[in-house]
Amino acid sequence: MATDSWALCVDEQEETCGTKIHFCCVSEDKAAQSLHNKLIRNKLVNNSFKVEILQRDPNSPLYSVKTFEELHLKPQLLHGVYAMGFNRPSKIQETALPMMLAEPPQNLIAQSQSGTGKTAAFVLAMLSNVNPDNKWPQCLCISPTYELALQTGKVVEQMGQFYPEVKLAYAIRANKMQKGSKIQAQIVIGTPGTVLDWFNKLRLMDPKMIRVFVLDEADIMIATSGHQDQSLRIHRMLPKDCHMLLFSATFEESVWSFAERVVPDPNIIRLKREEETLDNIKQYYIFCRNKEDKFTAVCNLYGAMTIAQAIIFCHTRRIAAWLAGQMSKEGHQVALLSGELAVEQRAAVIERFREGKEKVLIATNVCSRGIDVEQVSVVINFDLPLDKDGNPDNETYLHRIGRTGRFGKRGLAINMVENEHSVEVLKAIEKHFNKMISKLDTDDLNELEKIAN
Ligand SMILES: Nc1ncnc2c1ncn2[C@@H]1O[C@H](COP(=O)(O)OP(=O)(O)OP(=O)(O)O)[C@@H](O)[C@H]1O
Repeated sequence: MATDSWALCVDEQEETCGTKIHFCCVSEDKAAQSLHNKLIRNKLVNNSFKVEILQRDPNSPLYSVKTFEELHLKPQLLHGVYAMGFNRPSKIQETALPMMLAEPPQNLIAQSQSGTGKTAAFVLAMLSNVNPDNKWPQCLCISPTYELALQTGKVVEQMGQFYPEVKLAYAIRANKMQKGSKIQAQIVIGTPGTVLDWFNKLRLMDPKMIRVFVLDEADIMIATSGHQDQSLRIHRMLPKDCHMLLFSATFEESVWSFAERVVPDPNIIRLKREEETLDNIKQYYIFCRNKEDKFTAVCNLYGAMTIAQAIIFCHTRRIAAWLAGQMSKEGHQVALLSGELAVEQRAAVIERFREGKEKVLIATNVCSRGIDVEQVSVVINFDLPLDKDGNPDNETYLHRIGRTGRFGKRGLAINMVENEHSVEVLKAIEKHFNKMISKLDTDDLNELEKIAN
């Protein structure tokens, strides 16, 4: 039985399978999603971005750097940055780092999608701002879950590998501490509840000595019950002149009002991803009678053209597992991204697929968010994406097959429709994007092959 909420969603999907409408799960676990993103990513996301900067004082000059040298980092830290393989600052780091390292430091609210270099940026700011001679916590970073806290800690350890005088402590439940002992580490990373305990109940550290406060993953933090209040309580205990930094992958109204309460007089940086479009995508549909028929159509496609790598989206775990079995029997190397897998296992499946160890990735929708589809030019919608009410889910459709339109990268999307409802869904998607979805014609196969490889 699935234990995490993400996997439970897929189970729910399973149960609704066979009813007239297949429901698509929306209540995915944000923290698990974020962890998943971190685990599968080992480099910056490869998109183009537009940067929006709102300065607290619009008259002060805006510095942005193109190299890490320009930041005048401590040599040990510069060494650490290069040892991590970073050659130059990422887009968000170009402006965020000079603000965070300025004298006096400037408060910052930064929003950009996962994988754009936020964690690396604030870790560098924390490491730059501690005094290793002082044996008490000076920088505090709070994260929504202990797994996320550990991931941030790993970055501190890597970046600070040549700065061993700086120590790190994890304020997480598993780290049992005796009342009255004193934390000597200069950097503390933890979850809000345990941080509060360390301040109040156990008195392991003094909030008034904190000089840099980082609130990471603010959107997940406020979506987690109790964390918003706890974060605000921590915030109230800190010195008024504490340097406040808040990061978030998304920025809906609730995050914004929370951010304004936590970060006074902020500079704001937002990185907007270049819009995905369907401009370079050839979209087709194939009409089938049932899932067996769809499977035959997939086999026919593979028989008629060479497909380097494809992702096939199914609506339920049951169909995905069935299709994976059928395709394996046909001799395909198939990876299955299924809801019952733990986050780490999902990350491993995606990583193997990325490395080309499997040629076909079959995924249900709930498992697919972390997949960087840009590397794969063929996407097959074995089932069309539906929202929880069974209506066409245009956003997911775009997410599955969209491209950011750079380098003229082309893509191929093949949609399987099997009944009146799915034909209606297809028509609605076609209308929404105002882009034709043509019936697949075998005459097109030569052209398709060029796109697919
Ligand atoms: N300047 C850089 N040059 C090259 N790689 C970088 C740079 N900054 C960060 N990275 C790498 O890019 C990946 C994403 O960075 P980071 O984790 O800091 O992003 P993020 O925005 O915090 O995303 P997430 O919230 O998912 O962790 C990591 O593997 C990190 O090591």
